[in-house]
Amino acid sequence: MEEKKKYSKGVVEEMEGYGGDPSPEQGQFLDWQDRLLLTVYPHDLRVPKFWPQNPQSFSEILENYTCKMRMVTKLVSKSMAKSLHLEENCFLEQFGEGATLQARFNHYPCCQRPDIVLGLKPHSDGTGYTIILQDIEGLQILQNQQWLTVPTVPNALFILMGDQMEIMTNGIFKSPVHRVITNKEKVRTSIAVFYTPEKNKEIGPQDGLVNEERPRLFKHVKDYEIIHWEHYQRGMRALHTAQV
Ligand SMILES: O=C(O)CCC(=O)C(=O)O
Ligand SMILES: [Fe+2]
Repeated sequence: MEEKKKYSKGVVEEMEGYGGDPSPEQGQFLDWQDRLLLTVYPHDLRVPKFWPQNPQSFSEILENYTCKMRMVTKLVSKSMAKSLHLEENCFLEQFGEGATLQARFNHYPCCQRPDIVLGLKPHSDGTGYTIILQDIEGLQILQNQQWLTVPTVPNALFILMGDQMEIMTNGIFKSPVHRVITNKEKVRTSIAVFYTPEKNKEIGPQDGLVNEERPRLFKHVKDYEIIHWEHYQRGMRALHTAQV
């Protein structure tokens, strides 16, 4: 506990560091989880005081993981563009060279009342997309008013679309509402890496995806994750703020 405290976020509104998400509004439930959030890329946006010194290998392993995640974002962004018959670099260009990667380490302790307590409340991500590594099941996606459990596949990454990818694809790729349920017997750990367009960079529906059959659904937006965060704290979605 003493070790964890060293990396605690300061004020409630602060995102980075160790501690729970804020729950400032009345009627909002606390999530049954502990988390550490760190900006890992670009390097000049890192806040070293939040990086744990113990275990010693932590920084080196995270550095390695960051390099791998950068490779994954290049591959995934190009593959998505190709799947939509677009020029392969078009999404990478929208994200920008300085697109950020933030790693969120989620720890969900056992919970005696999984019937009434959630590990993470329903939300969509404000990212471009999120790359998730999970040890046991617990993550659920809402589809047609039903919660579907994301299966665990050993060593597999799960790519979850965020609101900004829904905007860039003009609504073709959906950013799903998801949540994490709790478990009586098993502790759960996940690492979610948030891939978000460069600060101050405008993004919007890709040219080739707006036409007569598919009218423009979204405006151009900048730093969308800020408005997303304000809504998230109140248990609300922010995507409507980007609609035309
Ligand atoms: O723990 C998970 O699998 C998902 C975490 C998540 O949705 C998030 O950190 O935004
Ligand atoms: Fe999420």
